[in-house]
Amino acid sequence: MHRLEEPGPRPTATPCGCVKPTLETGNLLTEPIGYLESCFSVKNGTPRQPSICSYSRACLRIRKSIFNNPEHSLMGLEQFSHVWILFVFHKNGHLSYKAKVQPPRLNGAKIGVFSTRSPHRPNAIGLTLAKLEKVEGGAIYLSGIDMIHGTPVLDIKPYIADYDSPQNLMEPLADFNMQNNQHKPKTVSQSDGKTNSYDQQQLSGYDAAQLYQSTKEKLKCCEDRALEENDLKHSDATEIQQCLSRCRERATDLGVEPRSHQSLNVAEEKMGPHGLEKTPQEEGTDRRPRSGEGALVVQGDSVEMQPMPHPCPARTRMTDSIVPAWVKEAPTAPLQVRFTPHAEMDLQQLSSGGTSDAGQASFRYFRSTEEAKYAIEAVLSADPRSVYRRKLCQDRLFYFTVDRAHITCWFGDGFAEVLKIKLTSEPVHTTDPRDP
Ligand SMILES: C[S@@+](CC[C@H](N)C(=O)[O-])C[C@H]1O[C@@H](n2cnc3c(N)ncnc32)[C@H](O)[C@@H]1O
Repeated sequence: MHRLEEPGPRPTATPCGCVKPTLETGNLLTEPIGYLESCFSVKNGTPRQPSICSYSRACLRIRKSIFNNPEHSLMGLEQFSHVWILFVFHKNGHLSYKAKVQPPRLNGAKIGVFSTRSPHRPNAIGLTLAKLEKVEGGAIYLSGIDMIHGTPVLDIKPYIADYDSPQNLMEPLADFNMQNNQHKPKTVSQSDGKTNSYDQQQLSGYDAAQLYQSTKEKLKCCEDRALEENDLKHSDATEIQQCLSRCRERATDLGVEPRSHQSLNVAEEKMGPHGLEKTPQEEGTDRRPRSGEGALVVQGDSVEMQPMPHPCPARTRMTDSIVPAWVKEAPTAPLQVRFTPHAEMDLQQLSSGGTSDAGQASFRYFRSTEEAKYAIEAVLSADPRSVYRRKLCQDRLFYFTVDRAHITCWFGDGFAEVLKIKLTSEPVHTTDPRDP
């Protein structure tokens, strides 16, 4: 591979030795496009990933100093269900970073920083996939976020499953065999189409786009299963068709029917367990359709045997994402969350605005008591404590703030108990102090 010459600091260094920002060397001077208004005011209790709590909401107003007419920059974004948010971990407290870090999921063990989502990295840049609730003028409203209030946002990009999710990519088979037979790490947990892969987990909330995506994957899974159970004979097409129409019915029930123009090639490749292609040895025979052999193609409601093009150019398969087991397997099981009767009462009071500063709407981000309760449960169930706290300060009370609720809780064996919920003394600021 062609190696880029290291652009040493000299060409960009000022006489005092500082590094001048230049685009070509990658010393970019960033300018936040806005500062996030988030339901989380401090790091403590903020979800570690966006998938943890779908009711965690935020708003981002594009600064007028970036675009005179911020709404112009958001034109068309409302057509997307999810967006990538690139931001600065501005509350890291320091700029230092280490090559190895201790992610909470490894329970104190170390791993390379680039194998993690640690905030402490050479460039303190975070990446979150959030659900786009709405676009209003020069502002976007998000949910399923893991950033704190005031987070400087550098960029917004639309999430496009076809580009951003390996499940939607097609890969040439020759390379795939090489990669999987020779370079696959031993301890991996593979997405098998039945469990949610990380890519799916990133998608927060339960909306049509997500259902569509997962249904599409179920269809694919169904196809794979159908292929394993059938010997690609034309006579088995009926069975496959039945299986697919069951999946389709399910998709229709969910209101997420695949686009009509989509045709699903069900016989392009036969997959082994976990979606990996079976080797001829495992298989006894190479079951890939040979040139001239047909392929079962779903067109609308019918399955037809269609001849493969000569020679078959599409020796491709859908790729799966692979993540190490430690990412998927939390060190502890999800915690049970319970509320004391006192905390339940606090929550009701807070939701109805019946607190000391009565009349003021208590929640700014949550739309109901149920949402607030769900969010608290989601945060606690994922055990937001640091490894240090989990191991050495088990008995200490844990505090966190979400929306305008300040929560006091404690952790026991396998559970978290909410003891008290009160209105935060600090109102959640909603304006960008840096904008004129
Ligand atoms: C593990 S990071 C992951 C962020 C992002 N999803 C990513 O992968 O880059 C999420 C944690 O960063 C912390 N955090 C969120 N916003 C922050 C900010 N602006 N500055 C520093 N830390 C922040 C919170 O403690 C949160 O739990």
